[in-house]
Amino acid sequence: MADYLTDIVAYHRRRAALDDESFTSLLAGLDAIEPRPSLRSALLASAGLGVVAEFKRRSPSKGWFVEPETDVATRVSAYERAGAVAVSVLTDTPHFGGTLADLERAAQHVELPIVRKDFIVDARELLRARRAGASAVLLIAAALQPEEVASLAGVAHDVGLEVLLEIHELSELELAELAAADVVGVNQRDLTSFRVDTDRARRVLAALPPGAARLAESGVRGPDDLAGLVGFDGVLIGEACMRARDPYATVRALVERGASVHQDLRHHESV
Ligand SMILES: O=C(O)c1ccccc1NCC(=O)[C@H](O)[C@H](O)COP(=O)(O)O
Repeated sequence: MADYLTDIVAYHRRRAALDDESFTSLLAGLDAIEPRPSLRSALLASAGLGVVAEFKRRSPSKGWFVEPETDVATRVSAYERAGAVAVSVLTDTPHFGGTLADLERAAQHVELPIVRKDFIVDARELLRARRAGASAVLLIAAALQPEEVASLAGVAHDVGLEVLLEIHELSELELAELAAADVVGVNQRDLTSFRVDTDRARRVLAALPPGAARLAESGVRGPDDLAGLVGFDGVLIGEACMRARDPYATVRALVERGASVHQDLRHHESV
């Protein structure tokens, strides 16, 4: 029996095979579009553990978090006002209830860097991401062959996108160099079983490459979960932001705790 990730990636490969728009036509005029602010710089400049707040209407593991017609603009604007350093937008429709139009609308309403979070297996999706207003695209190590990581990352960089390379295991870290990743994300959710291991990010932190920004992903339910992620530049939070009745207050509390966990560490180091 196939696992969840294999099923989702197979869907995206089938979709790419049916896509009849050419790379060349999507490339036309792209260099005239102003690049968005950098995700890597925003993470590295953040005073503490920067919060990347996510817009995902549903997930395959948990079902719907909000009504299917929930507007992206209001929510990401609240994330920005609350001090998030970047926004992540899920653009997969069948599994996450998102669209590329959501990302485009988010880009029209916030100044923050925006990550296109999807299961990208085809270079044309990179061009669409850039056109829609993404700063960075997610490449998932477990979903791609090493040569695909290298070639997709090469195209992304050529068109002015940053690469967020997502890993789960230390064995996938060599792909970060291959991709010249701008940000390395450690996803604490096993995408084959959906199980979250809240120690996973901490275990691999010391081995992450020094040049890339370091992002912990998944499984953060609230401010108290941030203490275990000290040492990362940022944390990507989806469900907790989406379930929030008051997204501003929820993200604000996460941002404040994200800043103070680093202050706590500096205090401990100085005594
Ligand atoms: O969210 C899921 O259930 C999921 C299932 C399979 C593949 C990917 C999945 N999510 C994408 C993400 O990586 C998360 O949305 C992101 O890291 C935030 O996670 P969380 O804060 O736990 O919602």
